[in-house]
Amino acid sequence: MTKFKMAEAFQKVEREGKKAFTAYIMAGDGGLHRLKETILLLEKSGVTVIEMGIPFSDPVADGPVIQEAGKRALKEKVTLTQILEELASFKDEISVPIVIMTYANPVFKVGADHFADLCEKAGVSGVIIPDVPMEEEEEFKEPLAKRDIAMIRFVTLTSSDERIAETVKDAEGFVYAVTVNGITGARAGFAGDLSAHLSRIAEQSPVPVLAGFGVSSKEQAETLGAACGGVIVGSKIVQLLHEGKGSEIKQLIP
Ligand SMILES: O=P(O)(O)OC[C@@H](O)[C@@H](O)c1c[nH]c2ccccc12
Repeated sequence: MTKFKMAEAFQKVEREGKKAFTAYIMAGDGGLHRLKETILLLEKSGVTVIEMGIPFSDPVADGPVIQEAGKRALKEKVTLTQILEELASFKDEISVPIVIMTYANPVFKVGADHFADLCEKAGVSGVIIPDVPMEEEEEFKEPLAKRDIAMIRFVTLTSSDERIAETVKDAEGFVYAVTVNGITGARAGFAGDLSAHLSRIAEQSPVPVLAGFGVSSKEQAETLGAACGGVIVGSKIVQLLHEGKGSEIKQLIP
């Protein structure tokens, strides 16, 4: 599918006067056999991009809801390779772009080049590796770039202006703007100057800036999305899917 497919999806929402909505799921939660139906449900619900998490034993940035989902998925004994092979088996039946979110360790285990190969065969558009800072991204990025797969970068609330400028300069796919200090999971509210922070980043970025961490309602998605390219929702979606309430996901999309 490549990063161009993701760019097209962003252009489409823009043409429609809407904002991007990225849904995070934990692959293997509920069993790997459920992956396809979950992706199709999200596609039907109208999400722009799916961020697919790979279960990992030491998920440092994950909040409690995502951690629990990761534990459930690990119990199913699914591996990075199995997940990407499963995705490859039905990639022609889905049209929503997929971004893989994994930590550095599982990638090292299979090798960065082989990982990129598996991603290509699975039709993946982008990759997020939150424990790899920009300074160390090259060995992951190079094999992905050869296959037109984007390596997504983060900016945080504590990033300096210089850091933000450097991060967005040649950013690929989208920029992940972290909206809170800490781990993933629902929050009651955000800093008062968050929207200003997001628009400042969005003004400089050649690719959409998506706000994520703590977004769990349509209202929050609307408010934050108004300041940038859209939002990423994780814990709320993982929770709804786990509770068998996947049909409510469409109500989160502005
Ligand atoms: O769950 P939240 O608060 O809606 O945030 C999205 C987040 O879960 C998802 O993007 C994600 C899951 N694990 C991560 C690790 C690092 C960065 C981001 C993530």
